[in-house]
Amino acid sequence: MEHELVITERGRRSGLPITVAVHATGRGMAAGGCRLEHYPHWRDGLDDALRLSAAMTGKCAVAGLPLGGGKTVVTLPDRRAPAPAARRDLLHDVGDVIASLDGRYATGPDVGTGPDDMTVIAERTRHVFCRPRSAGGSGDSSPHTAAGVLAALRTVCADRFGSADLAGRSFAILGLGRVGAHIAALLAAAGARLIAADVDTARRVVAARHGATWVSPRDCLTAAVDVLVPAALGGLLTAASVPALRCAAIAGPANNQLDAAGTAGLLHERGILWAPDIAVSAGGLIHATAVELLHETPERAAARVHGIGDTLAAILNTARTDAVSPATVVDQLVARSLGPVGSRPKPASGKSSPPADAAGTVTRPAMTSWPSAGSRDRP
Ligand SMILES: NC(=O)c1ccc[n+]([C@@H]2O[C@H](COP(=O)([O-])OP(=O)(O)OC[C@H]3O[C@@H](n4cnc5c(N)ncnc54)[C@H](O)[C@@H]3O)[C@@H](O)[C@H]2O)c1
Repeated sequence: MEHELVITERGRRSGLPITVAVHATGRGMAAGGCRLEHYPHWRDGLDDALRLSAAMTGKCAVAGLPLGGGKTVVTLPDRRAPAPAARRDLLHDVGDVIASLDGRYATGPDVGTGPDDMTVIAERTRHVFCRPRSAGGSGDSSPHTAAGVLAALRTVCADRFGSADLAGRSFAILGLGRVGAHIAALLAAAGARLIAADVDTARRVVAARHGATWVSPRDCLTAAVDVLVPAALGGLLTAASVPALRCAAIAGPANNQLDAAGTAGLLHERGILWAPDIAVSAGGLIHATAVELLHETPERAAARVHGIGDTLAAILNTARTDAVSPATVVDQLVARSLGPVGSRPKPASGKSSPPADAAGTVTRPAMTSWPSAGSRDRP
C-alpha cells in the first residue's frame, strides 16, 4: 500500500460515496482539492482519488512546499450538479470526514467545487483552503494557477524556440473552464495566436472574447501549433493520441495528463517537449500556502507563483544534461524527496512540518524555498 490512509464513507446525509485519500504527510499536512464528479462506479472515484492524491504529493515536493498529497473525491450519481440543498448536505458530509482526520489533511477547490463550497465545508472543519476572501480565505485559486501556467509557458518557449516571448506564438487551449479562461486572457494579452475548444459549447463566448478560433476538442488536441495547453481533464495523452499530435510542446494545468507513465517516453521519442503537469499546475496551491499558511504578502505570493518558470527551467536543463525526459527528472526528484515507503518520515499528526530536504537543488531555486509553517496556523 503506497498511501498512508484511505477512507471511503457513505455520507450520512447525502448517501453518496466520499473518498479521502492521504498519500503522504512526511513533508507536512496533506493537501488536495475536493472533486465532485460522476463516475460509473464508486470504485472508479476511489481509483481517481488514489491517483490524484499521489500526484499532489509530487506537486508539493517539486514546488518545495511544506505539504504532502491528498485528495477528496465524491462520486456523483449522474453528470448533473447536485441541487443546492443536496449540495449543502454533501459538503457537510465531506467536512465531517475531513474533520475526523484531525488535521492530517486539508481540502480546497477542484473540478466541480469552488470557494463558496469551501465555506460550507468549513462549517464542519477548519482544515480548508481557498474560501472566498470575504470569508478569510485566499479566494479562487484559478487565476494563480493560470499565472503559474503562463510562467511555465514562457520557460517552455525559451527552451523550445529560443525566446520566452509569447507574441506571435500559437497555442491550442483544450478546456475553457476557470483556469483555461484565465490562460486565454493572459496569452491574448501577451500577443499570442490562439485556438480553443471545450465540450461545453457555452464556453465559445470565452474564446470569442479573447480572439481565439473555436474548434472541436479533437481538432484542438491535434492542431499544428507551437504549444498545446491541456486545461480540461486528465488522461488525454495516450499511446493512441500521441502519434496524432502536431504540436511542438505541451504545458498546461490539467492534472494527470498522461494515461500511463510510459506515455512520457512516447512524447520524448517524438521530440515533443512535455512539461510535467505537477510542475506547471502548482500556482494555486503555492499561492494558497503562501497566503493562508505563511501569511505572506500578495506580492511575495505572486513571486513564488512566478517561480514555477525557474523550477521548470531547472527540470528542463537537467533533462537535457542527463539526456532523459523531463518526466524522468520529476519522477526521480519526487522519489528522492519521499524515500522508499518503509523509510518515509513519520506521518504528520495534524501539524504542518518543515519540508524534507531531499528534493535536492534541481527544483529548489531561491524563490521556492519555504520556511517551516510550524503547527501554529493550519487552515
Ligand atoms: N482550478 C485550479 O486552481 C486548478 C489547479 C491545479 C490544477 N487544475 C486542473 O486544471 C484543469 C482545469 O481546472 P478548472 O478549475 O479550470 O476546471 P473547470 O471544471 O472549471 O474547467 C474544465 C473545463 O474543461 C471542459 N472539458 C471537460 N472535458 C473536456 C474535454 N474532453 N474536452 C474539452 N473540454 C473539456 C469543461 O467543460 C470545463 O469547461 C483540471 O484538470 C484541474 O484538475 C486546476
